[in-house]
Amino acid sequence: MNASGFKPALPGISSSKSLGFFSFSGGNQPFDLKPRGVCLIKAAMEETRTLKLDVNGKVGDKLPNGHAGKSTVACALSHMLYQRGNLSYILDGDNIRHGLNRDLSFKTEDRAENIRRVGEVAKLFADAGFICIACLISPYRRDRAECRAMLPSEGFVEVFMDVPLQVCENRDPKGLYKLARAGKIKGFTGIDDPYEPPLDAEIVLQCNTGDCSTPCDMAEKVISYLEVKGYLQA
Ligand SMILES: Nc1ncnc2c1ncn2[C@@H]1O[C@H](COP(=O)(O)OS(=O)(=O)O)[C@@H](OP(=O)(O)O)[C@H]1O
Ligand SMILES: Nc1ncnc2c1ncn2[C@@H]1O[C@H](COP(=O)(O)OP(=O)(O)O)[C@@H](O)[C@H]1O
Repeated sequence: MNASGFKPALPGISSSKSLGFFSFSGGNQPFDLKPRGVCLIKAAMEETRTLKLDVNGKVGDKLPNGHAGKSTVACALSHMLYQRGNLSYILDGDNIRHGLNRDLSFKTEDRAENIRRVGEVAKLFADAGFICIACLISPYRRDRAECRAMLPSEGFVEVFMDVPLQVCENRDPKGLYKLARAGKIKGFTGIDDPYEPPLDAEIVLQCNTGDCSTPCDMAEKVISYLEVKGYLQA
């Protein structure tokens, strides 16, 4: 039980990322990586959930096509967890900012509130027995520390996606870096807003220019960590 008296049944997982993106080296992925839209992610999440919850349904050995994009690693991780019999749910900042957090901007205080709310929702999911995968930039150490403190000891696993700005900028699927560079978006993380890399992340997923693990390899690394630490049911 933590300070707020809340006792989740399963640990929550938070994923922070350096600048929000990571590199995909292409090739032998078990699913198509296509540009993500909110609806695609939502559909993918619903499809995954259906697979998880439909005891009579057949579970394929591939992730559903047509999702990918934003939390590519999160989707791969969620699928791998499912294959191991663990329920998970992805809380994706990009999506949540269209609903629950649509009133929030990217000002420092609103980013803090964004993360706080996601942490609270993650607690609820965790209490329902889900492993919650939160995909946020969450650029400030203080906000991440507060989110960690919300969850019981060892209930928060921070995954740092250590990706050079250049790699992020080269991807730029939504053209936001370009707009930020042109001064058309102010306060853009990595351009004119800070990112504070974690000092104590449980997991670091590194991606260098021209040398980046595949999303599945990254997700495997998270799975290995969770297995070793005893988070996953047999
Ligand atoms: N000013 C600014 N700074 C950073 N990011 C911006 C900004 N404006 C819009 N976006 C898009 O919003 C996505 C990040 O949302 P998050 O909720 O994860 O951000 S935060 O945790 O509150 O910092 C992020 O999407 P992803 O890259 O898919 O994560 C950005 O594309
Ligand atoms: N491992 C990866 N390496 C390179 N590109 C990737 C990788 N994963 C996703 N992408 C592509 O990069 C862009 C951003 O990926 P995404 O998963 O949406 O990142 P984020 O959730 O951090 O915004 C998308 O166009 C996606 O197709």
